[in-house]
Amino acid sequence: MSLEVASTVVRLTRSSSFTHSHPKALKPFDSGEIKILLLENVNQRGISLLEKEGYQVESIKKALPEDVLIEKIRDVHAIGIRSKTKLTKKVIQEAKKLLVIGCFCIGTNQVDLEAAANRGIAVFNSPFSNSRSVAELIIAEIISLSRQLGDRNIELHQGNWNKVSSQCYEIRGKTLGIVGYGHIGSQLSVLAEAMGMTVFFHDIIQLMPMGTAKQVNTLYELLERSDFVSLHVPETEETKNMIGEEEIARMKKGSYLINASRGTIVQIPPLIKALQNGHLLGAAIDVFPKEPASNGQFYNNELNSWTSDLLACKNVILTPHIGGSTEEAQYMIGAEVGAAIIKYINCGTSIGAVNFPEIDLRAIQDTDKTIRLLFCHYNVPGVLREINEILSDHNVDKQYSDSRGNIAYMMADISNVDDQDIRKIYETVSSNRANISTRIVY
Ligand SMILES: NC(=O)c1ccc[n+]([C@@H]2O[C@H](COP(=O)([O-])OP(=O)(O)OC[C@H]3O[C@@H](n4cnc5c(N)ncnc54)[C@H](O)[C@@H]3O)[C@@H](O)[C@H]2O)c1
Ligand SMILES: O=C(O)CC[C@@H](O)C(=O)O
Repeated sequence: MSLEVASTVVRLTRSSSFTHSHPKALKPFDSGEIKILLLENVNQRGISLLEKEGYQVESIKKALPEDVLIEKIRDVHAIGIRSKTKLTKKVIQEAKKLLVIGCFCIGTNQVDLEAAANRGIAVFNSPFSNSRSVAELIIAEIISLSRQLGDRNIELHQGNWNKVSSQCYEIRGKTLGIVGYGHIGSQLSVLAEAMGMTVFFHDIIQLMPMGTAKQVNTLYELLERSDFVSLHVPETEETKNMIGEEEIARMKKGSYLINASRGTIVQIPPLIKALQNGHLLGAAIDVFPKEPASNGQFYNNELNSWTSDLLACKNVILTPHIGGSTEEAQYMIGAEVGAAIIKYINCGTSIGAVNFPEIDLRAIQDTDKTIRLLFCHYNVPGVLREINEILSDHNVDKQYSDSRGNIAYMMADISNVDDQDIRKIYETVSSNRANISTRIVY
C-alpha cells in the first residue's frame, strides 16, 4: 500500500514562558489560516464557536454538487456537513488539506469513513443531540396516523368538512414495534409507554428494555405483533431495503409503518401497494432514497419515480427529513460538533471520532517549550520504536497510542523542545515509512 502523506507544517514561533503554570490553550499554527467550510445550514452556534477560534469560516445553506464540492474541499482544513453531502472516496481524495469532518447530525452513512481514516481524517458526529426531537415527532405521527389527522387537515384547508370516526383510534393499549433500540428507539419506548402503548423492540444486540418494553428475537415476530412499526436503524449493508414486500406482508392488517431513519431502509413501491390495497392503514415517511440538496419545489417524480403514487395514498404523512430539526437539537449539535472540531484541530483530541482511534492527553501546562506531536500512521510493527528513537533526545512527558483496524494514532507531549528542534522532529516523524499524517501543536 502506498503511504499517503497529508502532513501539516507548523508555525515556528512561540509565546514566552509564564511564571505560573496553567492548562495551555493549544493552537496548531496561526488559527486565522485554518479554513472551515460548513454546508447545509449548520446552526449559528457551531459557526460562532468556530469563528471565535479565529478560523476562517464559510457557511453555505445547501449541499453542493460534486464538482463544486471537490473544488471547494481542496482548500479547507475542516468541513461540516449534515445528511445530504456525500463525502465519497473520490471527494475525500481531493481534500489534500483536510484534517477533520464534522457531521452536524447523527447519521454518518454519507461519509466514506474508511477512506477518511486512511487519509488521517477524523470524523465526528453528534450521537444523541436530536434523539429526543425525533422521538417526539414519532409520537405525534402515531397519534396523527391513528386519527387520520393529515387527511382531515388537508380536507378542511380545501373547504371540505368531513367529520368521521370510522377507522380512527386511540393509541392507548395499541402495540408499538421499534426496530433499532438505540438512542432514538429507547427514548421513543419511554414516551410510548407513557401514552399507554405496549412496546416491543427488535435489535441485533441484546439490550436493556426501558420500562416494561420487551425485546423480540426476530424482525418478523415484531412485524406480526405490532399495530405501529417505527424504524430507527442506521443505514448499513444489512439495513438497506430491510422493509420490502415480504416484510410488509408480515405486518398486521390495518397497521401503520413509520420511517424516520434513512430513505434506503424501506422499499417504497411495495409500501404504496399495501396502502392502496388497504393492508396498511397509513404511513409516515420523513426520509427518502433521494432527497433534494436544498429547500424548494423538488419533491416530484423526477426525484423519486413513485412520488405521485405515494402522494395519492390516503393517510400518509410526508415530511422533508425534519426528524431532528428543532431549535434545541440544532443548537446542541452545533455546540457539540463545533467543539469536537476545535479540540481535534487545536489539541489532537479524537475522543468521539467514529472512524478513528479515540485518544486524548491531559492538558499541557502553560510553561514554555512543550509541544504535542500528533502522529497518525499505518498500524505496522516497529513504528512506535522508530518514533521514540527520534524523540529520545527529548523528554516525553506523556504519550498515548491506540489503533483501530489498520490505522493507529499517537499523541505525545514533549518538553524542552527548542524552536529549531520542532521542524526537525516534524520532518523526521512525517517521513516515517508508516506516516499518514503528522501534526505538531503547541
Ligand atoms: N429523521 C431524522 O431527522 C433523523 C434524526 C436522527 C437520526 N436519524 C437516523 O436514525 C438512525 C438511528 O439513530 P439512533 O441515534 O437511534 O442510532 P443508534 O446507533 O443509537 O441506534 C441504532 C440501533 O439500531 C440497531 N441496529 C443496527 N442494525 C440493525 C439491524 N440490522 N436490525 C436491528 N437493529 C439494528 C443498533 O444495534 C442500535 O441499537 C440514525 O442512524 C440516523 O440514520 C434520522
Ligand atoms: O440534519 C440532517 O440533515 C440529518 C438529521 C438526521 O437524519 C441525523 O442523521 O441526525
